[in-house]
Amino acid sequence: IAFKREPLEESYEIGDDIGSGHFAVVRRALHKKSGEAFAAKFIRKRRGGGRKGAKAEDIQREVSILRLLDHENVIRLYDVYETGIEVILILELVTGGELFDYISEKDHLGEEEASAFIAQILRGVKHLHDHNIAHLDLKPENIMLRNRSTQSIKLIDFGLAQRIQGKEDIRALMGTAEFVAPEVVSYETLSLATDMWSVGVITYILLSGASPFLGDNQQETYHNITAINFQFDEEYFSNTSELAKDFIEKLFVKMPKKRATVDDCLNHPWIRPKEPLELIKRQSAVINID
Ligand SMILES: Nc1cc2c(nn1)-c1ccccc1CC2
Repeated sequence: IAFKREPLEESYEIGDDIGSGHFAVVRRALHKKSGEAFAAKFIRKRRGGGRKGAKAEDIQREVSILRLLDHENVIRLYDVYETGIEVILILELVTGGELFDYISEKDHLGEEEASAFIAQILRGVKHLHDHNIAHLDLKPENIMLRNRSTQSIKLIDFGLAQRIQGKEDIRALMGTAEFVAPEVVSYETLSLATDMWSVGVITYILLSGASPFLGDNQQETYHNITAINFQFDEEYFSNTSELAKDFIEKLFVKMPKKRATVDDCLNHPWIRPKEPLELIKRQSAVINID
């Protein structure tokens, strides 16, 4: 896929830094003609045999995956530019900041709010999984709030995302230690289920502010993951519902094939849209009549 070679500055005014990722820096970008604001993600190209910078095939993969996706909970890609040293993705601008910062400010969320966020994340993940795409780096830093007022989120940073066709075996030690599934730690086949483990970790953190498998060092964290060594600390989970704990337990399953899928999660009673109370009252009212 050929990227635009014309100078980016002709069409966009580049503004201040709004984030960063693998070999990438993201800046606000104002489209001169339309006056619309975007996010410009500058990805450093690997040059020669060096180690710095992203491999051309990895950049190509991120672009082709983003071009495939079209969902309100997934960051949109509008255009791609290229220079000698970098590739620039023109992305949808989200201004609510990272979910990570939102949690840090509040320490942890109430179940209603946590469930609403997780439902949004699951809808975005379902869009990826329905296209056989695994994100493979789901964590609060890669979940942006559309804006501060609503719980609308956007999944970002598809730098590690992979198409899971089923034939080729995808194994790679990647992602951020405290969020990766056992199969990542033991270098076994990765799948869509790998993302579902991470959804469990994110849910646990939203509800408690604590990270379920984090140890004092990466070794200890990896051991906790492969041993599924976690507990619902009374200190954080004393007034968390059994439903919420059940939701998390169905994701912290070692065997990827036995782990809850994104559809299982969307149908889980902790997530499924609650029957509006007036509907239940009306039903009970009907029952009382006869
Ligand atoms: N690694 C990252 C990091 C970020 C983004 N993308 N990739 C991003 C995308 C759209 C709007 C804003 C951002 C900032 C953070």
